[in-house]
Amino acid sequence: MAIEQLLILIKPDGVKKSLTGNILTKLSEARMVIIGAKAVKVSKELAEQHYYHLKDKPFFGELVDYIQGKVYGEPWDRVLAFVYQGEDAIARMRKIAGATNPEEADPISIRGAYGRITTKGVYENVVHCSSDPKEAEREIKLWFKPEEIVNKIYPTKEVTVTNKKEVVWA
Ligand SMILES: Nc1ncnc2c1ncn2[C@@H]1O[C@H](COP(=O)(O)OP(=O)(O)OP(=O)(O)O)[C@@H](O)[C@H]1O
Repeated sequence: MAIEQLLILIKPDGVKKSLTGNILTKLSEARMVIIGAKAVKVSKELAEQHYYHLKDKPFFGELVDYIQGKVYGEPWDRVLAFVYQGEDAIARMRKIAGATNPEEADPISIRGAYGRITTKGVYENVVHCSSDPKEAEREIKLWFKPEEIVNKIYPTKEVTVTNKKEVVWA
């Protein structure tokens, strides 16, 4: 079986409900290795790019607000982003995550156990899980810089950037 990488997000509802530990414990059953991890305040642009395939859906606006954690506000308006790697990683992690609709998800899965449908009809399903290797590569490159991932998983190139301001520790 192929070694795959995928993006996992603990969405703002998972962060607010203090489910990070439970989710990571459940995901660890698949025996994958974490090769990237960080907390992210999601910009509107990043949210729209991540969910570009749903831009024509009636719930798109609510979905973008949801992944940005707008309904929760400070300090819950963030996601925890992880890159996992392992054999057959995508199918195995998606099984543990459960079906997109939390009402239809296996009750033992993360979404079945912790997800809900809001009164506005948004599936608050606690985690995001890449759906296939192509989509995983697109998402990993969208959320992470090469130096934020400890393994070399995709080709990189060196570029010289001039006149670029950078924030460093004072
Ligand atoms: N019919 C729907 N009604 C409301 N929200 C939905 C609906 N379908 C999807 N969503 C929301 O949009 C997100 C992305 O949907 P997508 O179809 O890409 O499913 P997914 O790949 O299982 O989910 P994710 O991308 O978050 O892992 C879902 O996780 C959910 O939060």
